[in-house]
Amino acid sequence: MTSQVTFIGAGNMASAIFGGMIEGGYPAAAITATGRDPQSLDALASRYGIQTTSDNDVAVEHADVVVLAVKPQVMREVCHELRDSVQRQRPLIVSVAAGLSAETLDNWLGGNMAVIRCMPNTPSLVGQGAAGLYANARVSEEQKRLATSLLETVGLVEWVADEHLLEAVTAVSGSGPAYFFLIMEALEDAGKKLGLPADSARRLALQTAYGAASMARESEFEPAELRRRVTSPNGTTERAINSFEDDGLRQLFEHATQACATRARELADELSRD
Ligand SMILES: NC(=O)C1=CN([C@@H]2O[C@H](COP(=O)(O)OP(=O)(O)OC[C@H]3O[C@@H](n4cnc5c(N)ncnc54)[C@H](O)[C@@H]3O)[C@@H](O)[C@H]2O)C=CC1
Ligand SMILES: O=C(O)[C@@H]1CCC=N1
Repeated sequence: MTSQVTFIGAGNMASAIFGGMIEGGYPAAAITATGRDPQSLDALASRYGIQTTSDNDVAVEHADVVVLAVKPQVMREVCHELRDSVQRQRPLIVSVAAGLSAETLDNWLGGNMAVIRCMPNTPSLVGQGAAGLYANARVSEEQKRLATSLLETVGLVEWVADEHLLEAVTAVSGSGPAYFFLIMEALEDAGKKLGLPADSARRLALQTAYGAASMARESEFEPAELRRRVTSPNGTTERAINSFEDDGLRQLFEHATQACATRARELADELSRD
């Protein structure tokens, strides 16, 4: 039987996930989403055919799975509001919020809940997401399979055994799309500086990013080998790669991902304080 899935919060991340689920064949009639802005809820209802309401309590009434997809800063208030209804209904809770631990969420929801923490990313909207998942001890194997099958409709699912590893998942894939968008912006700008027309520079940069990612995913060779195969001895790519290495590209990624993981920990500390 199709599980009833309710999204509390219908912003960027929630709509990327339910949009991707529906695109992948999940019945829209089994999806409900709540939010603060009635106009954008109406727009989502007519675009996707999902049910929408601004009443969180009503939305969880018949839910098998409740996806918490509000900003971390409003999560405590939302959990307190939902506490009575989730304690009655006992749905599987899936939180996509950065930082907030399963224990904190469980406490805010009144305790003894099956909680999965998920760190997804926005390419879910086009079925190309990458999500890290962690389950607390109350989550059954069947519930894990359910969460896996729901999220696999929008991309890759990786379970982690240690909750702290979600900080690393956030640093690699949760925030990761932004790094690749930044690289696309930078490559496009660099192409313009070299004289290409703006639209041409954008098309070339985007198609190159897409082509490289598709090739890396499909190839039997690892990215380092694919890179070597582009790099002719004493050729043009070698100059560019040497320039990146000399300018410390790898350290830049190390620093940025450490900063990201640190911020995930800080968020957890800030938000779980009473
Ligand atoms: N945007 C991203 O790339 C990613 C976001 N996340 C997580 O997803 C969560 C949501 O982020 P976004 O979608 O980017 O934010 P957003 O601001 O786009 O969406 C938040 C949604 O929550 C709704 N909302 C606010 N207060 C509410 C309440 N009391 N009851 C019901 N709905 C309420 C808003 O109307 C809006 O629909 C965050 O916790 C974030 O950490 C996780 C991974 C990636
Ligand atoms: O920037 C953020 O805090 C959220 C979590 C991961 C991606 N976006």
